[in-house]
Amino acid sequence: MNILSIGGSDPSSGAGIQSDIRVFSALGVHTLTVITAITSQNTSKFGMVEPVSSKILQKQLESVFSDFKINGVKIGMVYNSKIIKIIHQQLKKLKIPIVVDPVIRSTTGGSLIENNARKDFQKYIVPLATIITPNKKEAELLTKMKISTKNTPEKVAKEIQNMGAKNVTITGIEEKKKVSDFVLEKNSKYIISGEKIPKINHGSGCIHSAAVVYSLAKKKSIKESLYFAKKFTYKSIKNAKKIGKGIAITDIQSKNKIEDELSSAITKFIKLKGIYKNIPECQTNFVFSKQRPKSTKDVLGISGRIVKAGTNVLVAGDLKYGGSKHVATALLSMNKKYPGICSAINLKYQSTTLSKIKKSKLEVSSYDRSKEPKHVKIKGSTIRWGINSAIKNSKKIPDVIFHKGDFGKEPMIIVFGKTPENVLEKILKIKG
Ligand SMILES: Cc1ncc(COP(=O)(O)OP(=O)(O)O)c(N)n1
Ligand SMILES: Cc1nc(C(=O)O)sc1CCOP(=O)(O)O
Repeated sequence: MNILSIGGSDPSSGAGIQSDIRVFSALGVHTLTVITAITSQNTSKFGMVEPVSSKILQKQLESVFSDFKINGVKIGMVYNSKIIKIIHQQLKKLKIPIVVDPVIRSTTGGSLIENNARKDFQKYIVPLATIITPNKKEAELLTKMKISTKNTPEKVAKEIQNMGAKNVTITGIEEKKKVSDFVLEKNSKYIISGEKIPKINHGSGCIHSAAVVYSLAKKKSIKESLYFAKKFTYKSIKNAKKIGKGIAITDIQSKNKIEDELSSAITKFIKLKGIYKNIPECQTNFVFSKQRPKSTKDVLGISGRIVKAGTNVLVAGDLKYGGSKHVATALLSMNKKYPGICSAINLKYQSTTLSKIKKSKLEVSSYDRSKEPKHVKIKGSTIRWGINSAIKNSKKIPDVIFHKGDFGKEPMIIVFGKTPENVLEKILKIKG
């Protein structure tokens, strides 16, 4: 599937074309781009805008339309009347979903459209919209109406619909603890309510409109698409990261976030100085589960474990769901009791490590394999029984659980954490 994003370049990648590429890539869709303007902006301030020439705009549009099947279009920053008219000309006959995000001012105060182009925006861009997605401020600027008890969101949305947009959503209408989006479809109106996150961020409007066009291109209804976009945007605001010196940038959860996080932690783990001393005879697995895992198939692990070769430590396989049995089983028992714990690793049991654990502020618990009931042994559920016993022996969430082995069974330490990175932090306190 290909989605075309028409808009401005934002060097911080928080908004504009770069943000759309992040969203569509995370959703597994190819992004085509037509750049209307180059901006200089970051998380603190907005600098200047240089709109592209009519010629290169036209050429970009021709390049994508002559080559690709396009499943949906998102229009963001369009800056001036020349740009607006060229886009209108090229898109007016299209029969695919078009989402218009009427960006007027950035959160950092920059002007994203020339004042004298606003009329042409209404005349040429708004009527292209399958749905237009202004936030409250943008809806007010577009209609010159202040949303109030007299000028209700419905009245303002109707005004925008009268400009030619087929459907309208006005996002970010704040109530006490909620943020609502008002929706006006052709024959219906409704409100989508969501939790308010007290976080100023860069790029949430762009993410919302991109998620809407993605869902419409997947042939979902307007309502389904808006619910999807609301959830997607909520998560990206919740995960917003303060990367620069100013406001936080929304963070898109990639479909492969679990793989990315585990893989990055494994790479760091095997490079830790002297870590070979912590690899047991049976080798090591490092796992990370999906939310609410039901079986080891929901737990990502290394199919061939992390192995010791002299003083080197190597990853001897690929990351696979179901790639770990023992460590994944331990994690499942822990996660059942403490759902926030989604990652674990097994390390060699040695007295030096144990004394470091005891000196650290980590919560440690243990179980005695020799006390394992016969019926547990027969059923082969030793690890589940052991972890549950250790959990019962501990008043707090254990960071570390160990056992001292049994006849023919190697003693073991398992370190647990919320994420692989969290597990790594704990390993740093006890390794060597
Ligand atoms: C190039 C460019 N396009 C759009 C915007 C506006 O992005 P938005 O997500 O509406 O939010 P903020 O800028 O207000 O964070 C932009 N800034 N730059
Ligand atoms: C063989 C073995 N036993 C362990 C225990 O904790 O008892 S940890 C371990 C190594 C890792 O195994 P996997 O790849 O199945 O997770």
